[in-house]
Amino acid sequence: RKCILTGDWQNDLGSNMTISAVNGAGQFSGLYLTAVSATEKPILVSPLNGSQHVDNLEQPTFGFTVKWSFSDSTTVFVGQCFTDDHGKETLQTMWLLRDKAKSMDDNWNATTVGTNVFTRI
Ligand SMILES: O=C(O)CCCC[C@@H]1SC[C@H]2[C@@H]1NC(=O)N2C(=O)OCc1ccccc1
Repeated sequence: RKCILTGDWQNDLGSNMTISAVNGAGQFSGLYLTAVSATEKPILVSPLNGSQHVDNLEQPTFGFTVKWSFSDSTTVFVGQCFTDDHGKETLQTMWLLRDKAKSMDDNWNATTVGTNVFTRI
């Protein structure tokens, strides 16, 4: 089953993501509204940019980067779009959240890894 990422998605945390049109090269942009944050600052919508495989739209892999607009950190997501027999799509992803370390001495402790499942809203 074919999967193009354009549209609205929600993950198991309740974070929402809107992906714009995917161009011929597979590139896309969008917006990410996280449900959680490590910072005390108010959460704001943040821009994302990424690309998916479009040469073969059968369960394509993709990646995208979120540059958080309310903190100094960045998250990269990588994953694959799976479609079940009923046509229901899920994005199975893993992410790396990079916080801004105060110094090189804190570099070891600045990256968090996790998994994430998105479904269409
Ligand atoms: O704090 C900052 O500096 C900026 C904001 C960082 C938000 C992070 S990025 C990975 C994680 C958090 N939001 C989100 O949707 N995540 C995610 O997808 O986690 C998936 C998940 C689902 C259930 C349980 C735990 C994690």
